[in-house]
Amino acid sequence: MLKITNLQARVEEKEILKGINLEVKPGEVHAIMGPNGSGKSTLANVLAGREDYEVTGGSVEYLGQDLLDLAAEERAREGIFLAFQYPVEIPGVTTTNFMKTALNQIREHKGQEPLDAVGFLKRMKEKMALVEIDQSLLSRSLNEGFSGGEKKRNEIFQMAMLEPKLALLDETDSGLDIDALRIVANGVNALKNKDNATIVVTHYQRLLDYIVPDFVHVLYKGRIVKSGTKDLALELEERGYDWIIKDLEGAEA
Ligand SMILES: Nc1ncnc2c1ncn2[C@@H]1O[C@H](COP(=O)(O)OP(=O)(O)OP(=O)(O)O)[C@@H](O)[C@H]1O
Repeated sequence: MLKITNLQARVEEKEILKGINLEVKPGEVHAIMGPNGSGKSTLANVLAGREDYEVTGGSVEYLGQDLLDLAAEERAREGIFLAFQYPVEIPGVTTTNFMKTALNQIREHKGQEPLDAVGFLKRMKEKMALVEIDQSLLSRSLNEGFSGGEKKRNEIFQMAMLEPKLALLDETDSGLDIDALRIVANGVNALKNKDNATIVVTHYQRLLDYIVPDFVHVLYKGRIVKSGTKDLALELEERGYDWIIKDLEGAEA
């Protein structure tokens, strides 16, 4: 589904990604962990095609296409979804209208008819139930005045509505209370199937108790320096990152 080879990227003249290699197959969940500032959000943003980031080397193949050739909106239409670390507020646009437009654009791209009002409402209701989100939030301007947790839950609601092939969740767990964490994770798990994949950026192993990853990768200074299974996340929780950094520096020396 996704093959990242030696990906390098910079922002504002600063090299951040220094050669990322990662392969994601359909049905898999990958967790990306790592110290602050190591490039996790940058990786998610580069994959989603955000303009502030300049790719300076490497390649990304997504479902047989050159992902780096596609504009951000084309990537979204091709099934890539990024749940932001800091969801943006869009005054004057309700979540409902935003969803209607986004969903119908994707359907049009697939050659499908737009959903009629009944079909749209049915889907809204089904997905609202999945992430236990209140109707009143969806008729307010997108994210405007939402609490941190409400914004994150709304991100997962949008994801549920759009049913992406590749979901990138950037610290979706930060700012969530215990119940919201479980609900959000249940939402992600309910959407999982053999044809889609998820990349979860997180600092905390507790999210991975709910969304169980097939692989865990540690990003450090713009490179994946260690990969393992869920057990690696447990080890990181216990030991931190120092031992990995020391091993790495030892090997380099
Ligand atoms: N627009 C920008 N201008 C300048 N530097 C930036 C910009 N965006 C990111 N950076 C820098 O790039 C580095 C990587 O940032 P990134 O947000 O990808 O890290 P992260 O691993 O997600 O960190 P965290 O765990 O703290 O969220 C940081 O040093 C950050 O300051």
